[in-house]
Amino acid sequence: MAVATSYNDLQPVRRIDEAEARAISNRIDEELKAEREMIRKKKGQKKDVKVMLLGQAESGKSTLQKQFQLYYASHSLEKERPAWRPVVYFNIIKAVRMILEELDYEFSQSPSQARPQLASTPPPLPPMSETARGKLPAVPGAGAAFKAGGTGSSGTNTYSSPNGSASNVSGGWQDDLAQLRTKLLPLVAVEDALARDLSGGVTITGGRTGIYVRSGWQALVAPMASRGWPGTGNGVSGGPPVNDLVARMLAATKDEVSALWRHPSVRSLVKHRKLRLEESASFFLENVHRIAEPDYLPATEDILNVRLQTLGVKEHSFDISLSGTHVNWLLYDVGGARHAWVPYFDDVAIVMTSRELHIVSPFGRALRIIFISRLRLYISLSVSLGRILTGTLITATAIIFLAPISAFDQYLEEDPRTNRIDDSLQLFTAICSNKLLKSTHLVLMLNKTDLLRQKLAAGIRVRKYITSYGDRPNNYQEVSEYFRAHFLQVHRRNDISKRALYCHFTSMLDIKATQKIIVNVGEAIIRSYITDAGLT
Ligand SMILES: Nc1nc2c(ncn2[C@@H]2O[C@H](COP(=O)(O)OP(=O)(O)OP(=O)(O)O)[C@@H](O)[C@H]2O)c(=O)[nH]1
Ligand SMILES: [Mg+2]
Repeated sequence: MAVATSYNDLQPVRRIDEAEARAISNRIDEELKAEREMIRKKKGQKKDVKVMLLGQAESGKSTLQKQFQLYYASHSLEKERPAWRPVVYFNIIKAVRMILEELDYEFSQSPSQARPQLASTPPPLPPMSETARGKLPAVPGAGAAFKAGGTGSSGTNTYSSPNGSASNVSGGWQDDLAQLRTKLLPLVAVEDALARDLSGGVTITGGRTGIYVRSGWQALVAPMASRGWPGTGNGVSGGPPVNDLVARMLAATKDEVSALWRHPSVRSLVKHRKLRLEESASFFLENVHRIAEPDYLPATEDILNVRLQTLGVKEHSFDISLSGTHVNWLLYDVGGARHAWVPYFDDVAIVMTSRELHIVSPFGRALRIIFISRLRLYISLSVSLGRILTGTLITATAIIFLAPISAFDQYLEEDPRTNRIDDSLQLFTAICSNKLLKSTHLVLMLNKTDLLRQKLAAGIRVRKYITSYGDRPNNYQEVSEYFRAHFLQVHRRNDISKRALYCHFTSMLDIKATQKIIVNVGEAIIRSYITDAGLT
Protein backbone atom coordinates (compact mmCIF):
# COMPACT_ATOMS: atom_id res chain seq x y z
CA MET A 1 0.00 0.00 0.00
CA ALA A 2 1.28 3.30 -1.02
CA VAL A 3 1.82 5.76 1.70
CA ALA A 4 0.36 9.03 0.84
CA THR A 5 2.36 11.96 1.82
CA SER A 6 0.35 14.83 2.95
CA TYR A 7 1.84 18.27 2.97
CA ASN A 8 0.21 18.56 6.31
CA ASP A 9 2.79 16.06 7.65
CA LEU A 10 5.60 18.51 7.00
CA GLN A 11 6.56 20.94 9.72
CA PRO A 12 6.12 24.45 8.55
CA VAL A 13 9.31 26.47 8.46
CA ARG A 14 9.28 28.37 11.67
CA ARG A 15 10.27 31.94 11.46
CA ILE A 16 12.48 33.09 14.27
CA ASP A 17 12.69 36.57 15.47
CA GLU A 18 15.84 38.59 15.98
CA ALA A 19 16.08 37.98 19.71
CA GLU A 20 15.88 34.25 19.27
CA ALA A 21 18.54 34.39 16.52
CA ARG A 22 20.83 36.27 18.85
CA ALA A 23 20.30 33.67 21.54
CA ILE A 24 21.18 30.86 19.15
CA SER A 25 24.25 32.73 18.00
CA ASN A 26 25.31 33.24 21.60
CA ARG A 27 24.81 29.57 22.33
CA ILE A 28 27.01 28.64 19.38
CA ASP A 29 29.62 31.09 20.60
CA GLU A 30 29.50 29.47 24.04
CA GLU A 31 29.91 26.05 22.54
CA LEU A 32 32.88 27.19 20.48
CA LYS A 33 34.42 28.77 23.54
CA ALA A 34 33.97 25.58 25.56
CA GLU A 35 35.57 23.61 22.77
CA ARG A 36 38.51 26.00 22.61
CA GLU A 37 38.86 25.78 26.37
CA MET A 38 38.86 22.00 26.17
CA ILE A 39 41.61 22.09 23.54
CA ARG A 40 43.56 24.56 25.67
CA LYS A 41 43.18 22.31 28.71
CA LYS A 42 44.16 19.30 26.65
CA LYS A 43 47.30 21.10 25.60
CA GLY A 44 47.98 22.11 29.19
CA GLN A 45 47.46 18.60 30.49
CA LYS A 46 50.54 16.62 31.35
CA LYS A 47 51.35 14.09 28.70
CA ASP A 48 53.67 11.16 28.99
CA VAL A 49 56.75 11.49 26.86
CA LYS A 50 58.59 8.19 26.97
CA VAL A 51 62.28 8.19 26.25
CA MET A 52 64.36 5.03 26.17
CA LEU A 53 68.08 5.06 26.89
CA LEU A 54 69.73 2.32 24.86
CA GLY A 55 73.29 1.28 24.21
CA GLN A 56 75.78 -1.39 25.17
CA ALA A 57 76.84 -1.97 28.79
CA GLU A 58 78.90 0.88 30.25
CA SER A 59 77.93 3.26 27.49
CA GLY A 60 76.80 5.90 30.00
CA LYS A 61 73.00 5.49 30.05
CA SER A 62 72.64 5.67 33.83
CA THR A 63 75.06 8.59 33.95
CA LEU A 64 72.86 10.45 31.47
CA GLN A 65 69.85 9.63 33.62
CA LYS A 66 71.67 11.15 36.60
CA GLN A 67 72.33 14.29 34.57
CA PHE A 68 68.61 14.53 33.76
CA GLN A 69 67.88 14.12 37.45
CA LEU A 70 70.42 16.78 38.34
CA TYR A 71 68.81 19.22 35.92
CA TYR A 72 65.13 18.53 36.39
CA ALA A 73 64.91 17.07 39.88
CA SER A 74 68.03 18.10 41.77
CA HIS A 75 66.13 17.88 45.08
CA SER A 76 65.66 14.13 44.60
CA LEU A 77 69.36 13.69 43.87
CA GLU A 78 70.06 15.64 47.03
CA LYS A 79 67.87 13.26 49.01
CA GLU A 80 69.61 10.24 47.54
CA ARG A 81 73.10 11.56 48.15
CA PRO A 82 73.79 9.49 51.32
CA ALA A 83 72.72 6.31 49.52
CA TRP A 84 75.64 6.71 47.14
CA ARG A 85 78.17 6.55 49.95
CA PRO A 86 78.47 2.74 50.20
CA VAL A 87 78.46 2.55 46.41
CA VAL A 88 81.50 4.81 46.28
CA TYR A 89 83.17 2.62 48.93
CA PHE A 90 82.37 -0.39 46.80
CA ASN A 91 83.99 1.19 43.74
CA ILE A 92 87.20 1.74 45.72
CA ILE A 93 87.28 -1.74 47.25
CA LYS A 94 86.68 -3.36 43.91
CA ALA A 95 89.54 -1.38 42.37
CA VAL A 96 91.89 -2.38 45.21
CA ARG A 97 90.92 -6.01 44.82
CA MET A 98 91.51 -5.91 41.06
CA ILE A 99 94.95 -4.35 41.53
CA LEU A 100 95.90 -7.04 44.07
CA GLU A 101 94.59 -9.74 41.77
CA GLU A 102 96.66 -8.46 38.90
CA LEU A 103 99.76 -8.31 41.09
CA ASP A 104 99.05 -11.85 42.23
CA TYR A 105 98.84 -12.92 38.65
CA GLU A 106 102.04 -11.13 37.70
CA PHE A 107 103.91 -12.61 40.65
CA SER A 108 102.68 -16.07 39.85
CA GLN A 109 104.06 -15.95 36.31
CA SER A 110 107.41 -17.58 35.56
CA PRO A 111 108.49 -17.55 39.18
CA SER A 112 111.85 -19.13 38.53
CA GLN A 113 113.02 -16.53 36.00
CA ALA A 114 111.29 -13.43 37.10
CA ARG A 115 111.44 -13.77 40.83
CA PRO A 116 114.90 -15.09 41.49
CA GLN A 117 115.05 -13.57 44.93
CA LEU A 118 111.63 -14.54 46.15
CA ALA A 119 113.10 -17.25 48.31
CA SER A 120 114.89 -14.63 50.32
CA THR A 121 111.86 -12.41 50.58
CA PRO A 122 108.91 -13.11 52.85
CA PRO A 123 107.11 -16.34 52.00
CA PRO A 124 105.41 -16.21 48.63
CA LEU A 125 102.17 -14.33 48.83
CA PRO A 126 99.51 -16.68 50.12
CA PRO A 127 96.79 -17.25 47.61
CA MET A 128 94.30 -14.50 48.30
CA SER A 129 91.50 -16.90 47.71
CA GLU A 130 92.00 -18.36 51.13
CA THR A 131 92.15 -15.09 52.91
CA ALA A 132 89.93 -12.73 51.03
CA ARG A 133 87.17 -13.51 48.65
CA GLY A 134 87.54 -17.21 48.16
CA LYS A 135 88.15 -16.94 44.45
CA LEU A 136 90.96 -14.58 43.70
CA PRO A 137 93.48 -16.84 41.99
CA ALA A 138 90.71 -18.07 39.76
CA VAL A 139 91.21 -15.08 37.52
CA PRO A 140 93.95 -16.16 35.19
CA GLY A 141 91.56 -15.12 32.48
CA ALA A 142 91.74 -11.56 33.69
CA GLY A 143 95.45 -11.54 33.27
CA ALA A 144 95.31 -13.46 30.04
CA ALA A 145 92.90 -10.99 28.56
CA PHE A 146 95.32 -8.11 28.34
CA LYS A 147 97.92 -10.33 26.78
CA ALA A 148 95.52 -11.36 24.10
CA GLY A 149 94.72 -7.69 23.72
CA GLY A 150 98.19 -7.10 22.37
CA THR A 151 99.23 -4.30 24.66
CA GLY A 152 102.85 -4.88 23.84
CA SER A 153 103.57 -6.54 27.15
CA SER A 154 106.44 -8.99 27.17
CA GLY A 155 104.60 -11.09 29.72
CA THR A 156 107.55 -11.15 32.09
CA ASN A 157 107.51 -9.73 35.56
CA THR A 158 109.48 -6.61 34.90
CA TYR A 159 108.31 -3.62 36.87
CA SER A 160 109.50 -0.11 37.18
CA SER A 161 111.52 0.51 40.26
CA PRO A 162 110.75 3.61 42.30
CA ASN A 163 113.35 5.57 40.39
CA GLY A 164 111.68 4.65 37.15
CA SER A 165 114.18 2.12 35.82
CA ALA A 166 113.08 -1.40 35.08
CA SER A 167 114.02 -4.13 37.48
CA ASN A 168 112.93 -7.62 38.33
CA VAL A 169 110.68 -8.19 41.28
CA SER A 170 113.00 -8.30 44.23
CA GLY A 171 113.23 -7.90 47.97
CA GLY A 172 113.00 -4.15 48.59
CA TRP A 173 109.74 -2.92 47.20
CA GLN A 174 108.14 -6.27 47.00
CA ASP A 175 108.17 -6.21 50.76
CA ASP A 176 106.27 -2.95 50.50
CA LEU A 177 103.68 -4.58 48.33
CA ALA A 178 103.39 -7.64 50.53
CA GLN A 179 102.81 -5.43 53.55
CA LEU A 180 100.27 -3.29 51.75
CA ARG A 181 98.51 -6.38 50.62
CA THR A 182 98.33 -7.86 54.11
CA LYS A 183 96.89 -4.63 55.45
CA LEU A 184 94.35 -4.35 52.66
CA LEU A 185 93.06 -7.90 52.68
CA PRO A 186 90.44 -7.30 55.39
CA LEU A 187 89.07 -4.40 53.36
CA VAL A 188 88.92 -6.51 50.21
CA ALA A 189 87.25 -9.27 52.19
CA VAL A 190 84.11 -7.19 52.76
CA GLU A 191 83.52 -6.56 49.05
CA ASP A 192 81.06 -9.40 48.60
CA ALA A 193 79.07 -8.57 51.70
CA LEU A 194 78.82 -4.94 50.65
CA ALA A 195 77.79 -5.92 47.12
CA ARG A 196 75.14 -8.23 48.51
CA ASP A 197 73.78 -5.51 50.76
CA LEU A 198 73.57 -3.00 47.96
CA SER A 199 72.12 -5.40 45.44
CA GLY A 200 69.34 -6.33 47.83
CA GLY A 201 70.33 -9.96 47.75
CA VAL A 202 70.54 -10.23 43.98
CA THR A 203 73.49 -12.28 42.88
CA ILE A 204 74.45 -12.93 39.35
CA THR A 205 76.60 -15.69 38.12
CA GLY A 206 78.40 -15.44 34.85
CA GLY A 207 78.71 -11.69 34.95
CA ARG A 208 81.52 -9.55 36.22
CA THR A 209 81.55 -8.90 39.93
CA GLY A 210 79.74 -5.75 40.74
CA ILE A 211 76.61 -4.30 42.14
CA TYR A 212 73.45 -4.83 40.23
CA VAL A 213 70.61 -2.57 41.12
CA ARG A 214 66.92 -2.56 40.42
CA SER A 215 64.51 0.34 40.56
CA GLY A 216 64.24 2.02 43.93
CA TRP A 217 67.49 0.70 45.39
CA GLN A 218 68.24 4.12 46.88
CA ALA A 219 65.20 3.87 49.12
CA LEU A 220 66.51 0.63 50.54
CA VAL A 221 70.00 1.91 51.08
CA ALA A 222 69.27 5.49 52.17
CA PRO A 223 67.97 4.75 55.65
CA MET A 224 71.11 2.78 56.35
CA ALA A 225 73.53 5.08 54.60
CA SER A 226 72.27 8.22 56.23
CA ARG A 227 72.98 7.01 59.71
CA GLY A 228 76.71 7.39 59.34
CA TRP A 229 79.11 6.53 62.09
CA PRO A 230 78.30 6.44 65.72
CA GLY A 231 79.39 9.57 67.41
CA THR A 232 80.74 11.36 64.36
CA GLY A 233 78.83 14.46 65.14
CA ASN A 234 77.14 14.46 61.77
CA GLY A 235 73.78 14.23 63.43
CA VAL A 236 73.43 10.58 62.77
CA SER A 237 74.23 7.54 64.74
CA GLY A 238 74.23 3.83 64.52
CA GLY A 239 74.66 2.38 61.06
CA PRO A 240 74.26 -0.83 59.24
CA PRO A 241 76.88 -3.35 60.16
CA VAL A 242 78.44 -3.66 56.72
CA ASN A 243 78.32 -0.03 55.70
CA ASP A 244 79.64 1.18 59.03
CA LEU A 245 82.33 -1.45 59.10
CA VAL A 246 83.45 -0.57 55.59
CA ALA A 247 83.60 3.14 56.39
CA ARG A 248 85.81 2.46 59.40
CA MET A 249 88.02 0.05 57.49
CA LEU A 250 88.49 2.52 54.69
CA ALA A 251 89.40 5.26 57.13
CA ALA A 252 91.94 2.94 58.73
CA THR A 253 93.52 1.88 55.43
CA LYS A 254 93.25 5.01 53.27
CA ASP A 255 97.03 5.54 53.38
CA GLU A 256 97.62 1.97 52.22
CA VAL A 257 95.08 2.31 49.42
CA SER A 258 96.77 5.46 48.27
CA ALA A 259 100.26 3.92 48.62
CA LEU A 260 99.20 0.91 46.58
CA TRP A 261 97.78 3.10 43.83
CA ARG A 262 100.97 5.19 43.73
CA HIS A 263 103.32 2.24 43.99
CA PRO A 264 105.77 2.11 41.07
CA SER A 265 104.78 -1.47 40.27
CA VAL A 266 101.16 -0.48 39.98
CA ARG A 267 102.10 2.65 38.00
CA SER A 268 103.98 0.37 35.65
CA LEU A 269 100.99 -1.93 35.25
CA VAL A 270 98.82 1.10 34.50
CA LYS A 271 101.35 2.46 32.05
CA HIS A 272 101.53 -0.82 30.18
CA ARG A 273 97.76 -1.11 30.30
CA LYS A 274 97.83 -4.39 32.12
CA LEU A 275 95.31 -3.37 34.73
CA ARG A 276 91.73 -3.91 33.73
CA LEU A 277 90.11 -1.49 36.13
CA GLU A 278 86.78 0.24 35.76
CA GLU A 279 87.23 3.50 33.88
CA SER A 280 86.38 5.58 36.92
CA ALA A 281 88.62 3.61 39.33
CA SER A 282 91.49 6.09 39.09
CA PHE A 283 89.16 8.95 40.01
CA PHE A 284 88.12 7.23 43.25
CA LEU A 285 91.61 6.03 44.14
CA GLU A 286 92.98 9.53 43.66
CA ASN A 287 90.30 10.83 46.01
CA VAL A 288 90.48 8.15 48.69
CA HIS A 289 91.50 10.51 51.50
CA ARG A 290 88.51 12.76 50.95
CA ILE A 291 86.17 9.76 50.64
CA ALA A 292 87.50 8.13 53.80
CA GLU A 293 86.56 11.15 55.94
CA PRO A 294 84.02 10.14 58.63
CA ASP A 295 81.43 12.69 57.53
CA TYR A 296 81.90 11.99 53.84
CA LEU A 297 78.88 12.75 51.70
CA PRO A 298 79.30 11.95 47.99
CA ALA A 299 79.79 15.00 45.78
CA THR A 300 77.88 15.19 42.49
CA GLU A 301 81.10 14.36 40.67
CA ASP A 302 81.41 11.18 42.75
CA ILE A 303 77.85 10.16 41.92
CA LEU A 304 78.45 10.68 38.20
CA ASN A 305 81.65 8.64 38.32
CA VAL A 306 80.19 5.70 40.16
CA ARG A 307 79.88 2.44 38.29
CA LEU A 308 76.71 0.56 39.12
CA GLN A 309 75.32 -1.92 36.67
CA THR A 310 71.63 -1.58 35.85
CA LEU A 311 69.40 -4.63 36.16
CA GLY A 312 66.52 -4.81 33.72
CA VAL A 313 64.75 -1.49 33.18
CA LYS A 314 64.54 1.44 35.58
CA GLU A 315 61.88 4.09 35.09
CA HIS A 316 62.47 7.69 36.15
CA SER A 317 59.98 10.49 35.78
CA PHE A 318 60.48 14.26 35.62
CA ASP A 319 58.12 17.17 35.11
CA ILE A 320 59.19 19.23 32.14
CA SER A 321 57.47 22.29 30.78
CA LEU A 322 58.05 23.78 27.36
CA SER A 323 56.17 26.80 25.98
CA GLY A 324 53.08 26.05 28.01
CA THR A 325 53.17 22.31 27.40
CA HIS A 326 53.73 20.31 30.54
CA VAL A 327 54.99 16.82 30.03
CA ASN A 328 55.65 13.91 32.29
CA TRP A 329 59.06 12.93 31.00
CA LEU A 330 59.51 9.20 31.53
CA LEU A 331 63.05 8.03 31.14
CA TYR A 332 63.68 4.31 30.81
CA ASP A 333 67.21 3.27 31.67
CA VAL A 334 67.78 -0.15 30.18
CA GLY A 335 70.57 -2.33 31.55
CA GLY A 336 72.93 -3.03 28.67
CA ALA A 337 74.47 -6.25 29.89
CA ARG A 338 72.93 -9.55 28.94
CA HIS A 339 73.40 -11.17 32.31
CA ALA A 340 71.76 -8.16 33.95
CA TRP A 341 68.47 -9.40 32.54
CA VAL A 342 68.59 -12.91 33.89
CA PRO A 343 67.56 -12.36 37.54
CA TYR A 344 64.65 -10.27 36.34
CA PHE A 345 62.79 -13.41 35.55
CA ASP A 346 62.20 -15.37 38.72
CA ASP A 347 61.19 -19.01 38.74
CA VAL A 348 61.80 -19.59 35.11
CA ALA A 349 63.94 -21.90 33.09
CA ILE A 350 66.28 -20.18 30.73
CA VAL A 351 67.44 -21.63 27.47
CA MET A 352 69.92 -19.67 25.46
CA THR A 353 70.74 -20.04 21.81
CA SER A 354 73.09 -17.91 19.82
CA ARG A 355 70.61 -15.13 19.12
CA GLU A 356 67.65 -15.98 21.25
CA LEU A 357 66.84 -16.46 24.86
CA HIS A 358 63.87 -18.64 25.76
CA ILE A 359 62.32 -18.24 29.14
CA VAL A 360 59.89 -20.87 30.26
CA SER A 361 57.69 -19.86 33.16
CA PRO A 362 56.24 -22.32 35.68
CA PHE A 363 52.94 -22.01 33.82
CA GLY A 364 54.54 -23.44 30.76
CA ARG A 365 54.36 -20.25 28.78
CA ALA A 366 57.45 -19.53 26.82
CA LEU A 367 58.91 -16.12 26.52
CA ARG A 368 61.06 -15.70 23.51
CA ILE A 369 63.51 -12.89 23.56
CA ILE A 370 65.22 -12.10 20.32
CA PHE A 371 68.31 -10.08 20.85
CA ILE A 372 69.18 -7.47 18.35
CA SER A 373 72.79 -8.26 18.75
CA ARG A 374 74.54 -10.97 20.67
CA LEU A 375 71.92 -11.58 23.27
CA ARG A 376 71.92 -8.13 24.71
CA LEU A 377 68.91 -6.19 23.59
CA TYR A 378 65.62 -7.68 22.74
CA ILE A 379 62.97 -6.47 20.39
CA SER A 380 60.23 -9.01 20.61
CA LEU A 381 58.51 -10.49 23.63
CA SER A 382 55.46 -12.67 23.57
CA VAL A 383 53.99 -13.01 27.04
CA SER A 384 53.32 -10.94 30.09
CA LEU A 385 56.75 -11.30 31.58
CA GLY A 386 58.01 -9.28 28.70
CA ARG A 387 55.68 -6.36 29.14
CA ILE A 388 58.39 -4.47 31.03
CA LEU A 389 60.15 -3.41 27.91
CA THR A 390 58.20 -4.28 24.82
CA GLY A 391 55.30 -1.92 25.36
CA THR A 392 57.57 0.88 26.33
CA LEU A 393 59.90 0.34 23.45
CA ILE A 394 57.13 0.37 20.90
CA THR A 395 55.31 3.35 22.34
CA ALA A 396 58.44 5.35 23.11
CA THR A 397 58.46 8.89 21.80
CA ALA A 398 62.21 8.79 21.41
CA ILE A 399 65.27 6.64 21.81
CA ILE A 400 68.52 8.13 22.98
CA PHE A 401 71.24 5.78 21.81
CA LEU A 402 74.59 6.04 23.53
CA ALA A 403 77.77 4.85 21.85
CA PRO A 404 81.02 5.20 23.79
CA ILE A 405 83.49 6.13 21.07
CA SER A 406 86.41 5.83 23.47
CA ALA A 407 85.92 2.07 23.35
CA PHE A 408 87.75 1.54 20.06
CA ASP A 409 90.43 -0.48 21.89
CA GLN A 410 88.00 -2.58 23.94
CA TYR A 411 86.18 -5.83 23.32
CA LEU A 412 82.94 -7.28 24.61
CA GLU A 413 83.16 -9.24 27.80
CA GLU A 414 80.78 -11.87 26.46
CA ASP A 415 82.48 -12.04 23.09
CA PRO A 416 86.15 -11.02 23.25
CA ARG A 417 86.40 -11.02 19.45
CA THR A 418 83.90 -8.24 18.99
CA ASN A 419 85.24 -4.72 19.11
CA ARG A 420 82.97 -2.50 21.18
CA ILE A 421 82.62 0.19 18.51
CA ASP A 422 81.63 -2.47 16.05
CA ASP A 423 79.10 -3.79 18.51
CA SER A 424 77.60 -0.31 18.98
CA LEU A 425 77.30 0.03 15.21
CA GLN A 426 75.48 -3.29 15.04
CA LEU A 427 73.08 -2.30 17.80
CA PHE A 428 72.43 1.02 16.13
CA THR A 429 71.80 -0.70 12.79
CA ALA A 430 69.22 -2.93 14.45
CA ILE A 431 67.45 0.03 16.02
CA CYS A 432 67.38 2.09 12.81
CA SER A 433 66.02 -0.80 10.78
CA ASN A 434 63.47 -2.04 13.31
CA LYS A 435 59.96 -1.69 11.90
CA LEU A 436 58.40 -1.52 15.35
CA LEU A 437 60.43 1.55 16.13
CA LYS A 438 59.87 3.35 12.86
CA SER A 439 58.00 6.29 14.34
CA THR A 440 60.27 6.74 17.33
CA HIS A 441 62.52 9.77 17.21
CA LEU A 442 66.23 9.05 17.31
CA VAL A 443 68.97 10.82 19.18
CA LEU A 444 72.54 9.58 18.98
CA MET A 445 75.11 10.46 21.63
CA LEU A 446 78.70 9.67 20.80
CA ASN A 447 79.83 9.50 24.39
CA LYS A 448 83.04 9.41 26.43
CA THR A 449 84.78 11.94 24.23
CA ASP A 450 86.94 12.92 27.22
CA LEU A 451 88.29 9.39 27.45
CA LEU A 452 88.79 9.29 23.70
CA ARG A 453 90.93 12.44 23.92
CA GLN A 454 92.94 10.92 26.78
CA LYS A 455 93.58 7.68 24.94
CA LEU A 456 94.70 9.44 21.79
CA ALA A 457 96.91 11.80 23.78
CA ALA A 458 98.49 8.74 25.42
CA GLY A 459 99.45 7.52 21.96
CA ILE A 460 96.98 4.68 21.58
CA ARG A 461 96.57 4.17 17.86
CA VAL A 462 93.10 3.58 16.43
CA ARG A 463 94.42 1.72 13.45
CA LYS A 464 95.84 -1.00 15.68
CA TYR A 465 92.26 -1.95 16.64
CA ILE A 466 90.32 -0.75 13.63
CA THR A 467 92.36 -1.51 10.58
CA SER A 468 90.05 0.37 8.23
CA TYR A 469 91.17 3.58 9.92
CA GLY A 470 94.34 3.26 7.87
CA ASP A 471 96.83 6.12 7.80
CA ARG A 472 94.49 8.86 8.91
CA PRO A 473 95.91 11.17 11.56
CA ASN A 474 95.49 9.79 15.06
CA ASN A 475 94.04 12.97 16.54
CA TYR A 476 90.71 13.71 18.20
CA GLN A 477 89.25 15.72 15.33
CA GLU A 478 89.89 13.05 12.73
CA VAL A 479 89.01 10.07 14.91
CA SER A 480 85.75 11.49 16.27
CA GLU A 481 84.65 12.53 12.78
CA TYR A 482 85.53 9.10 11.44
CA PHE A 483 83.33 7.39 14.03
CA ARG A 484 80.53 9.90 13.55
CA ALA A 485 80.58 9.31 9.79
CA HIS A 486 80.19 5.57 10.41
CA PHE A 487 77.15 6.02 12.64
CA LEU A 488 75.59 8.50 10.23
CA GLN A 489 76.16 6.07 7.40
CA VAL A 490 74.44 3.29 9.35
CA HIS A 491 71.49 5.59 9.84
CA ARG A 492 71.40 6.69 6.20
CA ARG A 493 71.53 3.14 4.91
CA ASN A 494 69.24 1.46 7.40
CA ASP A 495 66.72 3.92 8.65
CA ILE A 496 63.43 2.66 7.30
CA SER A 497 61.47 5.82 7.90
CA LYS A 498 64.12 8.37 6.89
CA ARG A 499 63.91 10.12 10.23
CA ALA A 500 66.00 13.04 11.25
CA LEU A 501 68.88 12.01 13.45
CA TYR A 502 70.04 14.35 16.20
CA CYS A 503 73.69 13.57 16.84
CA HIS A 504 75.85 14.94 19.68
CA PHE A 505 79.37 14.40 20.94
CA THR A 506 79.12 14.04 24.70
CA SER A 507 81.11 13.62 27.84
CA MET A 508 78.65 12.69 30.55
CA LEU A 509 80.96 13.75 33.35
CA ASP A 510 80.99 17.33 32.09
CA ILE A 511 77.97 18.76 33.88
CA LYS A 512 77.73 22.11 32.09
CA ALA A 513 78.14 20.75 28.57
CA THR A 514 75.82 17.78 29.16
CA GLN A 515 73.08 19.94 30.62
CA LYS A 516 73.11 22.17 27.57
CA ILE A 517 72.68 19.10 25.41
CA ILE A 518 69.94 17.75 27.67
CA VAL A 519 67.94 20.95 27.22
CA ASN A 520 68.40 20.91 23.43
CA VAL A 521 67.54 17.25 23.13
CA GLY A 522 64.58 17.61 25.49
CA GLU A 523 63.18 20.52 23.51
CA ALA A 524 63.63 18.73 20.19
CA ILE A 525 61.87 15.62 21.50
CA ILE A 526 59.00 17.54 23.07
CA ARG A 527 58.55 19.64 19.93
CA SER A 528 58.36 16.47 17.84
CA TYR A 529 55.95 15.00 20.35
CA ILE A 530 53.67 18.06 20.15
CA THR A 531 53.69 17.92 16.37
CA ASP A 532 52.99 14.17 16.29
CA ALA A 533 50.16 14.48 18.78
CA GLY A 534 48.59 17.31 16.77
CA LEU A 535 48.78 19.65 19.73
CA THR A 536 50.18 22.59 17.80
N1 LIG B 1 85.13 9.43 31.45
C1 LIG B 1 83.84 9.21 31.21
N2 LIG B 1 83.20 8.28 31.91
C2 LIG B 1 81.89 8.11 31.66
C3 LIG B 1 81.18 8.85 30.69
N3 LIG B 1 79.90 8.43 30.68
C4 LIG B 1 79.82 7.47 31.62
N4 LIG B 1 81.02 7.27 32.21
C5 LIG B 1 81.37 6.31 33.26
O1 LIG B 1 81.22 5.01 32.68
C6 LIG B 1 80.77 4.09 33.66
C7 LIG B 1 79.55 3.37 33.13
O2 LIG B 1 78.50 4.29 33.00
P1 LIG B 1 76.98 3.87 33.24
O3 LIG B 1 76.17 5.11 33.09
O4 LIG B 1 76.86 3.10 34.50
O5 LIG B 1 76.77 2.89 32.01
P2 LIG B 1 75.41 2.15 31.58
O6 LIG B 1 75.26 2.33 30.12
O7 LIG B 1 74.28 2.58 32.45
O8 LIG B 1 75.80 0.63 31.91
P3 LIG B 1 74.79 -0.62 32.19
O9 LIG B 1 73.90 -0.24 33.32
O10 LIG B 1 75.69 -1.76 32.52
O11 LIG B 1 74.05 -0.86 30.91
C8 LIG B 1 80.50 4.92 34.94
O12 LIG B 1 81.60 4.75 35.82
C9 LIG B 1 80.44 6.34 34.46
O13 LIG B 1 80.91 7.27 35.42
C10 LIG B 1 81.90 9.83 29.94
O14 LIG B 1 81.40 10.52 29.05
N5 LIG B 1 83.23 9.96 30.24
MG1 LIG C 1 73.14 1.57 33.79
